[in-house]
Amino acid sequence: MSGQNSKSQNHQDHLPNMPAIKYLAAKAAQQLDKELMSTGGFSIDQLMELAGLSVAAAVMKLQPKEKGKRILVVAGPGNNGGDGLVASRHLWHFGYEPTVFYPKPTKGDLYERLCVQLHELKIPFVDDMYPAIDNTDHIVDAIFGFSFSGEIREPFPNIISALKSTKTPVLSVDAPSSWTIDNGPPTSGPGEGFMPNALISLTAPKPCVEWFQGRHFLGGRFVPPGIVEKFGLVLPEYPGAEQVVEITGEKMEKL
Ligand SMILES: NC(=O)C1=CN([C@@H]2O[C@H](COP(=O)(O)OP(=O)(O)OC[C@H]3O[C@@H](n4cnc5c(N)ncnc54)[C@H](O)[C@@H]3O)[C@@H](O)[C@H]2O)[C@@H](O)CC1
Ligand SMILES: [K+]
Repeated sequence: MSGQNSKSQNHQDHLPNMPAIKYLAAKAAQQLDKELMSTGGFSIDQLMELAGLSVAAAVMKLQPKEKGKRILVVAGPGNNGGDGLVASRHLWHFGYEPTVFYPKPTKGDLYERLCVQLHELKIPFVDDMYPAIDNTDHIVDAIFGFSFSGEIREPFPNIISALKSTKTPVLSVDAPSSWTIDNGPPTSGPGEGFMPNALISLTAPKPCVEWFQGRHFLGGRFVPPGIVEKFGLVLPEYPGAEQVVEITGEKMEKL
């Protein structure tokens, strides 16, 4: 049971009767990921496909095509980047014009196949943030997710700075890249002051959302009840067949 121990400082507390959504700390998120792929019976491809689909669905809500179809997807070296690659493919099928910046491509069958799929669709890959960042209508930050830690290593410091200073809206996938998953925004370095316009948490919000100001979606609609119960998750209901649900007023608190 949840929602009774309401010492959360979250100011969105105008829905007092709803159970509080629980944050999923970085370590628990990694454990949950493993659990989905062991006892849960999922493969990483399946999870990434659904995660990427929900990212594309969030873009659709934030950036209706009539307001501009150009989406720059910045993909990092891990699975967060993989979500971005999958989202690029779905965005193309939704009628958007994605461009991918993938500065540190990861070797391995999964990532290589995702890139082949994008090349087949003739989705352009660019070698630099510039000038792509000035020629897009929306940016997807799929650089780092729940396994990010420490100082930002090359080539990402300048990329994070560019995301911070652009006037183009940014949607971050799972966490604003460079933020510490459990402790929020950095107080120095390129990520200091980076506040994306929107965030899509995958599976469950991470503790860093406490510092986030902007539109917040939840995606990754694949968690079976046994794992929800085991990890003590409290999640909002997804309407109908939607792949994302917007979190607008629910309380959130630590597990
Ligand atoms: N169960 C889930 O919630 C799922 C999560 N997925 C995604 O997977 C993400 C986690 O993926 P991973 O565990 O691969 O990790 P991440 O994608 O969060 O990042 C790991 C990569 O970033 C690099 N990195 C970490 N810290 C760095 C630093 N300070 N400077 C430079 N590089 C750094 C690592 O070397 C590694 O290549 C989630 O955030 C989510 O986006 C989905 O793909 C599948 C399902
Ligand atoms: K991210």
